[in-house]
Amino acid sequence: MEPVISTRGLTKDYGSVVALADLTLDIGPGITGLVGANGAGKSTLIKILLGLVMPTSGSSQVLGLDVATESAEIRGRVGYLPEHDCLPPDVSASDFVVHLGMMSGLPRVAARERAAEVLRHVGLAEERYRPMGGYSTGMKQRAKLAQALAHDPRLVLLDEPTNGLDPAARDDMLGLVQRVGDDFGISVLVTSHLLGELERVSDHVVILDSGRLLRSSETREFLNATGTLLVEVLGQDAQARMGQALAAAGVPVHPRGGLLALDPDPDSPHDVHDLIRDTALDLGVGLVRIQADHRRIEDVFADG
Ligand SMILES: Nc1ncnc2c1ncn2[C@@H]1O[C@H](COP(=O)(O)OP(=O)(O)OP(=O)(O)O)[C@@H](O)[C@H]1O
Repeated sequence: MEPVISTRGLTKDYGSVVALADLTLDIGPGITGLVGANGAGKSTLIKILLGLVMPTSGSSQVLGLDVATESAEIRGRVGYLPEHDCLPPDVSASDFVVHLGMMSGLPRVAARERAAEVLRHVGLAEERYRPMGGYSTGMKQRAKLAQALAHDPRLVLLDEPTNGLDPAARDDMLGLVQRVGDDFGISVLVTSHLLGELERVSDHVVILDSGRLLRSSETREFLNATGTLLVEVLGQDAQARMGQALAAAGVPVHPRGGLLALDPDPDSPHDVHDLIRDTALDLGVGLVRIQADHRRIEDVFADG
């Protein structure tokens, strides 16, 4: 599949600081998470791809266009959510998104329709006529996402869209990012310094470390099954009674949050799924789910 982003030997020095070091990378369609600690070079890469910052050396292409010579065309086809606050406080989200749509070449009526659609998509339909200065951080991030979508781009570059959000708002934003990719069919490059939060939404993960490529792989390649089963049960004392019964049947089991984590002997001739079901039935306990435990990306890195 043709890459939506490719870089070859991309290097950026700011004086003695090396922000990107000989970065060669291909990113395909879909949702890609770009992860790295603060200062790893994520924002620098995005700004180079948009033609806003010149690289010291190396080359890059976006949607098959050359960043060095076709950056205006690229900006016409790519949406950008900048990391820092960029919203004029006295302007409503509606006026802002309509204005950006028109600047990208949409006629006024089409820009209005598009603005209403994207603001509804990000959950700002009700508040869209209010000045953005009075918005919460979550609403501001959603307005920034809406403006990135104003001109119907093929690719969006989202620089830390969850920055400054509480856990619930973070979840909402990640859900929106996923819908941009899955429902709108727009390719997404989304950055975060939190590895764990991107595994949920991204098909592919790229990890930068001090401007260098540490790893680029399919998200599922990071997530290895452990053999542990997680069981959720319903009812009073159900977890404790279920745990005792399974332990008595010889299955190593311990509570993990609201779940029971089982480590069945892989060589056992008995099917542990049958045992779980039969035990729940005997105890009159409601069985909500049995699922394989997947290691999280962060665990893989914690292991070194
Ligand atoms: N305009 C600039 N002048 C000098 N140094 C810069 C400039 N912009 C970035 N840097 C430096 O380049 C390195 C990479 O910065 P960059 O902003 O790309 O990283 P990042 O991964 O996006 O981190 P963050 O999430 O903190 O923004 C950092 O050491 C940063 O201090």
